[in-house]
Amino acid sequence: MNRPQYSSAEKQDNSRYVAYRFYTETIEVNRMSALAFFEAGETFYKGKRFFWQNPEKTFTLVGLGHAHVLTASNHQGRFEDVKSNWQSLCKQIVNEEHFVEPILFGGFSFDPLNKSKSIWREFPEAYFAVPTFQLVIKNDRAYISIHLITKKEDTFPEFEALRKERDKLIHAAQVSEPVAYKKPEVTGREELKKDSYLSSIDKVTGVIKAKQADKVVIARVLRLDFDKSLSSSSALYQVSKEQPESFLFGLESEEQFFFGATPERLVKVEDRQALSTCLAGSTPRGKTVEKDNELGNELLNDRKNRSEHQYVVDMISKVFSIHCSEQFVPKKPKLMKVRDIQHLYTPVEGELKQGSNLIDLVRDLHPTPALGGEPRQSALSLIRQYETMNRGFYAAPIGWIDAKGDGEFAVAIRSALLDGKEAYLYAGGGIVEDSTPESEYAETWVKFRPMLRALGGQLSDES
Ligand SMILES: C=C(O[C@@H]1C=C(C(=O)O)C=C[C@H]1O)C(=O)O
Ligand SMILES: [Mg+2]
Repeated sequence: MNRPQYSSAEKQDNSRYVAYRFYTETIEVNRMSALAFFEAGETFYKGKRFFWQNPEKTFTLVGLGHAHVLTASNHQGRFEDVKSNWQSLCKQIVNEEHFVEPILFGGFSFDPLNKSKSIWREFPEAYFAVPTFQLVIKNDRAYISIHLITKKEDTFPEFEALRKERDKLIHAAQVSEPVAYKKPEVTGREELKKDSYLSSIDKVTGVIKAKQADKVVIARVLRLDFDKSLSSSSALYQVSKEQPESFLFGLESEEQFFFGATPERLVKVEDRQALSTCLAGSTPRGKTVEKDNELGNELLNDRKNRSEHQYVVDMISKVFSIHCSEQFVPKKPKLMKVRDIQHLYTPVEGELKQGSNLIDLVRDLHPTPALGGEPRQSALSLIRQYETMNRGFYAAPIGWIDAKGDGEFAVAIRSALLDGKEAYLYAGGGIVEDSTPESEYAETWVKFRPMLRALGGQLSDES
């Protein structure tokens, strides 16, 4: 193999990354299972892996190892920090000729100002990584890149070692016996603070009736216990089998693993075209086609669900009007039907203005009223006051951005945090004036289903 190409012109800027240089090399490989590649990193990169697949299945991304980590703990500048640190790092890329861009993957916490006790000990307020080994499967072709970000002058020996390691990983992913995944044994299940959750719905509807807010999203958490520690690859394998129409994501941080199958796009940017999805308002799937259509039509015409939805459309359109020169918003929602649930859905499209980028949109969109509420600040303080947990990365942006500025973020719902022999599952719903604790509680069970099905622990009497 050749040496990585070194560019002669060293780049300088004033960022604190000035001392780093960013070496990359990409090869095309035979199409391989992305999960097998993730699994191949089990021994040496556990705790430093991620997985992503879009619902269209046209883009799959796996990262093994950390070439560089970007984190932030202060709430004010966390989006700006990630944006500017990534931009500075990209300016230091030595091998300019890459046909696959280096990618930064990670997420933000939902609300850094929420001071409730948190089980998310390994997840700072922003947590992103450039992987050492990056697998991209795009348009049916598979590419593996090595990333080395270093201050050292002589990178040749290190790069050679990484090439050997890459070849081992490819070999393992292609020829190892597929691991036989079994659902772990669930030994316990607890709805944490169920009563406080139910009474919080009452309190919040009261606050809304008193006109202190229009909509507030309230969520709750369900804990499952297992007889042994759960493996990240097996959890991903189960969701990928069972939730084919959603974004699949997984993010390891040391021994904690956050994963999920979300239908909700926060925002995607490709060649400066931006796309967001308003998703709010829910009803279950029907057992027959007729029942399913009946439920869908009721949802399309239901006053309470339409109002939950409209707050999201108005807010996302407003943010798009700031960052986009042209925007397109359909007048009425459609239905998005996923395996367990149907939602009201409105896509919003626009063309990015000069000077705006993907992270600006993520910063201004998060949280939309689909997961926060309206008005945003009142909703956030009501969530801090009434919600019975700390959301961590649940309901927050998770996704990727490349060196060109293309990328996509989803809203991390229908998700769970694995922590040793425990899993914490999250679900919530938009509370408006005419919400009731009973129907919101029922809606959360439907939203827990993707994770319950993946992990086990679903009781047969749950509708
Ligand atoms: C809060 C969740 O989902 C959100 C709330 C919805 C609702 O209340 O109708 C619908 C889709 C999501 O925007 C969740 O899945 O936990
Ligand atoms: Mg709802």
